[in-house]
Amino acid sequence: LSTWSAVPAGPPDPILGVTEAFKADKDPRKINLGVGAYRDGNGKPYVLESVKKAEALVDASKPDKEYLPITGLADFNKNAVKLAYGEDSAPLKAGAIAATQSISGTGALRIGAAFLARHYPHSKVVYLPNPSWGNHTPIFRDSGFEVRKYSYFDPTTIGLNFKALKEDLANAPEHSVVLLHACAHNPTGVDPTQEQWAEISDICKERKLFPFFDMAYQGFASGSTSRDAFAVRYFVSQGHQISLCQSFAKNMGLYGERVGEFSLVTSDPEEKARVDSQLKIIIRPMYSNPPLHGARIANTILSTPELYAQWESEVKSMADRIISMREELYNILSKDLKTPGEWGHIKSQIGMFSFTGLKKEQTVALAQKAHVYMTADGRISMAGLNSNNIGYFAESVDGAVR
Ligand SMILES: Cc1[nH+]cc(COP(=O)(O)O)c(CN[C@@H](CCC(=O)O)C(=O)O)c1O
Repeated sequence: LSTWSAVPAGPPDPILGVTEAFKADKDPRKINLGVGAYRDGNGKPYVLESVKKAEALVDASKPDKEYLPITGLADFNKNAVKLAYGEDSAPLKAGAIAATQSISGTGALRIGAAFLARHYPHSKVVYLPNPSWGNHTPIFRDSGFEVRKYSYFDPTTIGLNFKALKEDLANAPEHSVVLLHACAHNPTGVDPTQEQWAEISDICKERKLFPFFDMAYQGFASGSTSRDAFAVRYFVSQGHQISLCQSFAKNMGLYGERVGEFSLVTSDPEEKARVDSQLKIIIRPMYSNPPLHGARIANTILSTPELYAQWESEVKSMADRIISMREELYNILSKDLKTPGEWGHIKSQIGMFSFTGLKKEQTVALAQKAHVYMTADGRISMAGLNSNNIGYFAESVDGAVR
């Protein structure tokens, strides 16, 4: 009897499994709208010009391959935190933000969940928005948290169920951890307004909730890195000691380089030093220290003014291309094809994804009959659309809903 005879076959990942099915499809019309990875107007993965220039500078410096410290490239940590919190952030100026490089956004979430599981002095309950990014649940569950949900999406309005959201947070036990998508909510593309963020901040204060931000799309939502960081900076300005997960996968197109940052606002430099020491104790047995290359590229962009400026304009052009795809898809469905149903949400949603409202069986039919791939919840990565395939996609959706 084999040692592993009791190991069951597990299900494919709801998001990354879509790419596998897409790759297996041989039909030339196939379209992959599953994974949230930017594609250019020709449907190709896009390496930013600023990234190419930064990489050339890194290579030209002939760097060695020595281990990074456990918390990664120190200058990257400094610059990533400055990008998120802003130069005039009070805890930043006070030297009170504990921070570590992470293996992209997922790694930041895992470090954060593990740190809180060990050091958060209250019950280990986390509230995720309903729905949320599929990987949030296993990350927190595998870190020892009880995972609960707070209302977020309203299927009837295909928008934010703000009333229910406020009720759920107001009824959450004191000191619960609340995961907040800082911008470009995944999978719905529905974000609170700045006024609504202010109300959420007040409830978190009243209930002593711990704000755990996931900012995987800074710059990618609105095209402005500062506007997309509004919620994070507002909460910090209101005195919340937040934790923050950053990803440079999408806004710098560094997907496979795995570049991210985890940070946590403390009360002063002495407390930051204690927290940093415990972050190292968690990371060392997890993966010891992070990869060099991506962090060097990202830091070169963040610390070289002309590259930073070029990067910001490239992020804006990616965001703008997605916004133009939203408008075009809305026009084809509502004006040209007059597809049954309401499609305004395709335009009003923000960031990489559109929550189409298509039902699971319709997404299956679209994959099998039209070779159009998306996640089973009807989420599409808008970046997968371009002028060559948007017409075929819209006709396929029209066929699926009639
Ligand atoms: C909200 C959110 N948080 C964290 C991450 C982690 O990304 P990374 O920095 O690469 O570890 C992602 C990626 N989610 C998109 C990419 C594929 C994936 O699921 O992973 C997605 O939802 O398609 C998110 O959408």
